[in-house]
Amino acid sequence: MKLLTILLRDRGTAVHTGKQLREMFGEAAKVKVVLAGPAVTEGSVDGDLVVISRRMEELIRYVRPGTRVIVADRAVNPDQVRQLFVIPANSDVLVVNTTRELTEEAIEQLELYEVEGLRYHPYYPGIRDYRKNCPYAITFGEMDAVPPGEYRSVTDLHSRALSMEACVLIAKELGLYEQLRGKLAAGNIRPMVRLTQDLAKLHFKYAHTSEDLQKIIGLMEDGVLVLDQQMRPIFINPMAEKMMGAGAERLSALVEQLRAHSAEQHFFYRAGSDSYYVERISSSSGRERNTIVMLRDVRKIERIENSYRRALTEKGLVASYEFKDIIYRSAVMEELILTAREFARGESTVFLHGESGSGKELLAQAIHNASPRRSGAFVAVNFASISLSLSESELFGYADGAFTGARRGGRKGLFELAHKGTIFLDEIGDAPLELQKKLLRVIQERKVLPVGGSKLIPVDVRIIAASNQDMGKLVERREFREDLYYRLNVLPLYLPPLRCRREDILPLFRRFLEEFHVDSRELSKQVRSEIEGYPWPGNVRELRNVAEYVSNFARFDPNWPDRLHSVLHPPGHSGGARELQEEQRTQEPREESDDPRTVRAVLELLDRPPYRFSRKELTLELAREYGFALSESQVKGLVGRLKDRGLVNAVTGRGTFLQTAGQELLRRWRTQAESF
Ligand SMILES: Nc1ncnc2c1ncn2[C@@H]1O[C@H](COP(=O)(O)OP(=O)(O)OP(=O)(O)O)[C@@H](O)[C@H]1O
Repeated sequence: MKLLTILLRDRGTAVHTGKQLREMFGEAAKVKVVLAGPAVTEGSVDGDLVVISRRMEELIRYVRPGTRVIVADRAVNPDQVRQLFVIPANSDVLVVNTTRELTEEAIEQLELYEVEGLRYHPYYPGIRDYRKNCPYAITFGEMDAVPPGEYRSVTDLHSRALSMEACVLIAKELGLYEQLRGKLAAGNIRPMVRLTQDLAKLHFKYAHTSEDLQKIIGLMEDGVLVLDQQMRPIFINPMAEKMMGAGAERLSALVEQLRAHSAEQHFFYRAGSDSYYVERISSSSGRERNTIVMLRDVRKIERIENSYRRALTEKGLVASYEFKDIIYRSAVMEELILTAREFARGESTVFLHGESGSGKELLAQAIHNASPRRSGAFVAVNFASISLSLSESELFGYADGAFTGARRGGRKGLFELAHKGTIFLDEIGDAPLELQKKLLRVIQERKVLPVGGSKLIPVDVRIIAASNQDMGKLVERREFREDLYYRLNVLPLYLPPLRCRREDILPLFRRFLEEFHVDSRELSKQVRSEIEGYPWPGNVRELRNVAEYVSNFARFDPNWPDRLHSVLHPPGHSGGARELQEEQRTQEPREESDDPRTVRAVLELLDRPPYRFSRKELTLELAREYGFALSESQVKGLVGRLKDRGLVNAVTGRGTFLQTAGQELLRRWRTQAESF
């Protein structure tokens, strides 16, 4: 048996070439691989034939003199060449190998394949200057040698094998050509057959896909056009044909518009009485830069939008108020609305501060409707009324099987329902601490984790928060997380109470009377001073309620102004107009039934830790601290009246706590250093 020796320097190539030669000559010759290096003595390598790779001719010094030697070419493995086809035409490709010779040889061979428009640039360790920022790199089993860079892909074509010509030459030299001719020929064409087979399969698949695609595009209700680089149509689907009509005018007008709007991806195009929304997509595959144009009938978009809005309305997820619905005449409101309109354009979180009934939700809706998210949902969540045990699942939804009785398939939470829209977190100051932690995470990550679920769901929502409490105080008392407050209070807006913008009272009252079908043009002086003088502790909501109440008899009772007076000043209940004037003058409330000292004692008590008192605790503390012996039911009555005046709030099960107006009154009392 003949001995075929292959002499190499590189281990990877040695393994690879040894395998190739054994497959080819294994039965006819013994294949021996020798790795040149310090362990091999010069002039010692022998065999019936010694094979040395091209560009490694200097290894000949290891061969015993007199031995037959051939220098063989290497070639890129034809099976691997197909990997080059996925690199886009006209790309710069870094070709990486371990030495300059190997790299240059590889480039020579790659060029022989004539893969369309690829530009090869050499790289090997130690090269002084090389082409940086190549988007693609190719290597031959030397991934470690690829220099760092931002490549779109790095292709490993593995070690190059001996070329078929080299194999034929070896066979001839060993006198085995006749014996191995068939095998050699097959080896030569096998990769080509494989490549052709793969291409045929691909073509078959593509033909099917393309047929399916054509069918889909044909059935599409949008117009689709493909234009070549010269803006000539090369494809037009039936809907686009219909939209463009019989003549060529519409099409050429569209092309003109595409040229005029060359920098825009979307624009509107009018053709007769029809309007289209045009979307341009540039296709950069292949050498041609075609333009794909999608045409959508504007009426259809409107129809879809309307039905979407209808669906949202049915679910109650729509904001009905706009800025134009906000009634005001005061300069302070004018300024506030201007700022709010500015805020509406952005994406940052807005925080609305203001007493109960001052119009926070109305303003939140107006902001949403003036924002780019106006076609999305507006979801309002009231933290004062959301039940504590359910709040997490209401907000974040729950996963399928999260708990017994959970609906199959789970349920979306309010955050998810607000996706692409706005979520209004009303009375956020009432959110329990545990929930605040979760809210903070959602706000930071913009992802929700449904109860019982393991997958975070991304949500794209704008947040508007609101509170009628003094948030600074809540933070100070550690009832509200500071980090969450800062995350929410990005764009703050302060809605003044109605009593601080008296110019707004009359226009609002007129509007509400109109709403309840009462002619409001001729309001007597008595009525005007009555409503303008009242402190409106319940703000606009209270004003609206009074207007509704009055409307029930105003149409047939000419004496309704008297009734108005008695509704604003019920017997045994104070806080009315005259009292208010008095109060403003003395800066101290006059309650007919409530001793101001008791009122102040209650307010003082509520301004200390724990800041929330049950009725029982209030009764005890009033007696202990101030010596007021009141019964629990008397305290209940007192708290109720203070609540009506907007000084405190009392929530069943959560106790009584101060409102901004109460804090304000206390502050005034304290600055006057008035003893009582
Ligand atoms: N400037 C205004 N113009 C017209 N209507 C108003 C105005 N301000 C408030 N309203 C009306 O007053 C009522 C109360 O307003 P809204 O619910 O927005 O108050 P709020 O501050 O959110 O109250 P709460 O803190 O109790 O939730 C609503 O019917 C609202 O439409």
